[in-house]
Amino acid sequence: MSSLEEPLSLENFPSLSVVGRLQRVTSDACRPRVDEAELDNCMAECRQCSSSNSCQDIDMYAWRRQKRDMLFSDPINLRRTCFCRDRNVMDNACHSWYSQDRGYCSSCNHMEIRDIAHKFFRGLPRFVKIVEVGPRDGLQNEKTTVPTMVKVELIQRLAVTGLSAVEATSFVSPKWVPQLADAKDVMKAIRNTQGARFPVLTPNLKGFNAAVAAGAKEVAIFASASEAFSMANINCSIKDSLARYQEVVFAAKKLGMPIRGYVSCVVGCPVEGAVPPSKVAFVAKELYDMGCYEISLGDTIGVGTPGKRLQFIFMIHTGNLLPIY
Ligand SMILES: CC(C)(COP(=O)([O-])OP(=O)([O-])OC[C@H]1O[C@@H](n2cnc3c(N)ncnc32)[C@H](O)[C@@H]1OP(=O)([O-])[O-])[C@@H](O)C(=O)NCCC(=O)NCCSC(=O)C[C@@](C)(O)CC(=O)[O-]
Repeated sequence: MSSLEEPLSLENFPSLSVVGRLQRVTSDACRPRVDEAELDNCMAECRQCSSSNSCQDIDMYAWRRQKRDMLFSDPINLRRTCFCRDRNVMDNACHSWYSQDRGYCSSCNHMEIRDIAHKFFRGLPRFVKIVEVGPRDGLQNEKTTVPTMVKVELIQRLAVTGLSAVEATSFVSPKWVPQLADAKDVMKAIRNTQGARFPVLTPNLKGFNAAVAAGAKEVAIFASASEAFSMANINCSIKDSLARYQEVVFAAKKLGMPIRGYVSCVVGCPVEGAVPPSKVAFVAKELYDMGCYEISLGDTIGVGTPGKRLQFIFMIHTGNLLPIY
């Protein structure tokens, strides 16, 4: 971790009315229980309920039998109904419900949630691609510089594990990242390594040209959703970085080279705090429109949760920006 990547506590994230609801139903507290025994326990809990929101036993059991098939084929429904203590759930509108930790989730419209959830899950990719970034992202933060041959061996070993992409190094200023000052030598040494692609980071045209000269076949450009992080990381504003990357993409396209795009700080920034999902969506779209074939959304300081991620993924998704990593 660099000094920019200190953990950060984020309390107040901007909420999107619709996505906020998705977040609530997918939070850890509302995890679905998909096995029958657990569903029974869950319903038993409903039966014993003595709060003002308690449900009536008979109604609940009759309803459960009728709806069982639907529940098991619909995780969102299952999630909601399992923890329900309010018989209003039997209508198509849920006014309130208890989550497992007995906190209320706010009112929502059943059909609306289901519709959003279906749209969202239908859009998810059918496979997960792993881009291993250890040789670059991991080693750039090492206090002592790892010898070139050790880096090369690491990359080669990773390549035989079956990974399809191993980010090998970056062609950035050695003044900024001395740990990767041997980028050219690393690329030369892995030139004939088979089995994976070896993208490299390029912050500007200078880095791009050096990468091409060293034999790189794929490059990655990296912008930030946080203005402060952009300044600290690449010494320019987001706007200027996008202009720089436009040049890199232009040069890469001329050579028919694939370009990946990164967006850093998609959830939080160590300097600015919470980063609005709209900003993430903006930068991601810019990179995508430039010609990046995929966009990696980086939770640089590790403050994301599945619910928080849903916010910007949803925004980007609704803007038809795919694929997302
Ligand atoms: C962007 C710059 C270069 C601007 O750095 P700068 O100092 O503003 O640039 P400059 O144009 O004024 O150049 C300063 C010196 O660097 C040289 N230089 C300029 N460019 C290059 C280059 N490509 N390769 C080699 N040298 C270069 C340039 O020639 C000059 O040398 P001098 O004349 O002083 O001898 C600098 O800020 C930099 O290299 N930053 C890189 C920072 C970095 O690598 N951060 C880590 C990667 S990002 C990351 O980890 C996040 C990510 C991707 O993983 C996603 C996530 O998890 O969030």
